[in-house]
Amino acid sequence: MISLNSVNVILSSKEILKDITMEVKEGEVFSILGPSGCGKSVLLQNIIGLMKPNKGEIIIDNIDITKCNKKELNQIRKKCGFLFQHSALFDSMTIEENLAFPVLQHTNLSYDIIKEKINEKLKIVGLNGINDKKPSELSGGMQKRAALARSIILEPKYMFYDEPTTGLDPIMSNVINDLIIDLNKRLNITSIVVTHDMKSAFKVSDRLGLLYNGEIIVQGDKEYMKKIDDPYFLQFIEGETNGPIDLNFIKR
Ligand SMILES: Nc1ncnc2c1ncn2[C@@H]1O[C@H](COP(=O)(O)OP(=O)(O)OP(=O)(O)O)[C@@H](O)[C@H]1O
Repeated sequence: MISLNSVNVILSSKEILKDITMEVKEGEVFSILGPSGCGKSVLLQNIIGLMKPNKGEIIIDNIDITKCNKKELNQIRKKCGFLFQHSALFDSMTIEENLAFPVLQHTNLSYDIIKEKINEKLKIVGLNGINDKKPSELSGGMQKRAALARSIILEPKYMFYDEPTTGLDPIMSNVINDLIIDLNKRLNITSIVVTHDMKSAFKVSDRLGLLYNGEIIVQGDKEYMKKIDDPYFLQFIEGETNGPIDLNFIKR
């Protein structure tokens, strides 16, 4: 389980995250939605321990990571997989070498076992047989799937996705969405997805939270969120407004 209790983050004297409280249950996919600049990346960086909040608790696997030292944080990170917007594969390495890299770094497994793992993960993302290709020989969508295979190579208990569908065409976005759902079901991975892609968020998530100006202004399960059938809500999500947003939809 991942839970945040009253998390506050101040950067350059500005309060970027305000009193964030949320909970992601075991095996659940939780999406954090919100327009550009609302604090999604800062929130994710705090959850994965790249930043420390000024106040509050961030509990992963029953451990408050805000109180962890580097070594303890590394132990928790071993249980986590990350797919970032620009999770670049190493260009000079083949796909197999890319996938082997984290396993060689973190385990003493024999190469036969590592190879088995690589082939298994490539199969999951529908890329079996591309072991010897270089990233430059793959399409953008295939690179994303290869990066996803690499991020699950150590069989994480938790997955963090930062804008997983950004820059992909609708068909490839759907492939990634289906993979997020499949991984969640097949491997029971507890996942957090940070995105401004509402369609994708509604497809992959069990629950969603809307971040606006550093605050989670509404959160709930998919059915509850779907009922917020309000033009302001859509404006908010799609970022189609420049002026202040009427947040009355939350109170209705
Ligand atoms: N290191 C930093 N120092 C000061 N301010 C920062 C820092 N990082 C982010 N911010 C500010 O925090 C706010 C939230 O930024 P953040 O990158 O989290 O937004 P976002 O929701 O991820 O946006 P986008 O979808 O465009 O990536 C912005 O106003 C940004 O300028």
